[in-house]
Amino acid sequence: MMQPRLEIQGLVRRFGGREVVSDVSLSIAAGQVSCLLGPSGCGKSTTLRLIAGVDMPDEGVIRVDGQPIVEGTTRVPPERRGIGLMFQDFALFPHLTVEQNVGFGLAKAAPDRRARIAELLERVGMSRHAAKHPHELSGGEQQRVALARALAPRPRIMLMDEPFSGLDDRLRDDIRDETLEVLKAEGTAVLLVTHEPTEAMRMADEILLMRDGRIVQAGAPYTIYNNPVDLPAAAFFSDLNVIRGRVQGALTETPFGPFLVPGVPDGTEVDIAIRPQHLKIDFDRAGKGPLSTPTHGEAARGVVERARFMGSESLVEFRMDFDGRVLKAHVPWVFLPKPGTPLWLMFRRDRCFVFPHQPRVA
Ligand SMILES: Nc1ncnc2c1ncn2[C@@H]1O[C@H](COP(=O)(O)OP(=O)(O)OP(=O)(O)O)[C@@H](O)[C@H]1O
Repeated sequence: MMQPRLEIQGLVRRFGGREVVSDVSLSIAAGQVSCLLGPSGCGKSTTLRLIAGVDMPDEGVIRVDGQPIVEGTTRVPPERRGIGLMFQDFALFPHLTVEQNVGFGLAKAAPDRRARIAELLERVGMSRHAAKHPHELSGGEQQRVALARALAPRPRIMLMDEPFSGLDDRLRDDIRDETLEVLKAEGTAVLLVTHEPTEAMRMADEILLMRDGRIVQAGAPYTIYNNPVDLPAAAFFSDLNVIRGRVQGALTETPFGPFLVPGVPDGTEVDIAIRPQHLKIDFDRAGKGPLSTPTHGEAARGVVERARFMGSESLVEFRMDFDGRVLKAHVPWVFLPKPGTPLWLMFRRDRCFVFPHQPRVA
């Protein structure tokens, strides 16, 4: 296996006795983008600051290309870590031109200085703005310059903290994709912090899901989305429909028929969770629903409470006959049944997640 560019083991940071970063370990290869994803306050920015060297961990090891930058008494100062930073308040130097901003981190006498600046301006599509000042640029253009500036000294690692949150939605998608292209072309190892699942899914080769200072799950976006480690991990990515049941003889009886839950002791309460797009809707036939099938189990009846068109999909909310609770279904494109319409819901057994019930983590 190739040596990781960035490797972290057992990182701990405490503030006033409270552990804000708990035993965080990760590794990122050159050219790989990893996203630290988690709710506000879970310790993402603190982790980034420890790697950047603007804060010191209480425990743990940080290595870059196998060389310790934090280990035992070793503390390599921030400017010698080979790490580029791009934060939300990236502020370009207002009195410098675009070109001068990009060249800021490069030695004046470096022989390839001009070529490097030109190369990066080209790469981020800003060559024709080289002589302008930041106030003459749009937010997106400023962002491109900030990226070029951060990449100019060829950092081995790039740390990005919510770098796109100042941009409006449409622009953000474009800038994200462009940024990704540039970072891949440069072969930098990237650790990006975000609290937005869509941003992580769009950018990351690997998502590191963080909660209460810990990485609770790491994996490719597909894996994290489709094999969440627990209910909060599943709920972080979309609305969830949750049905509670109690296991008896490896089965849980529900209004949608029995669910197989092998290996779970009798009497255990389980949460069966299903994402809204995996609910299947069928019509009411004189008070009867569709026949049960092995893949979808039994149908349960609900009454449409409201339906809304969301653009690429419709969101339909049902009040279920069995317990009066609301379940949410996403249907591709347009499906807008009138409130009060009785319909039947089923869901695919292989698309739902079953977890032992736990009182919600605060
Ligand atoms: N210097 C500090 N002194 C005391 N507590 C701190 C300090 N820095 C951060 N914290 C606390 O550590 C916790 C984690 O903060 P951190 O900024 O890392 O979270 P985050 O996941 O990046 O959140 P956000 O997305 O809101 O920036 C918070 O509860 C914060 O109040």
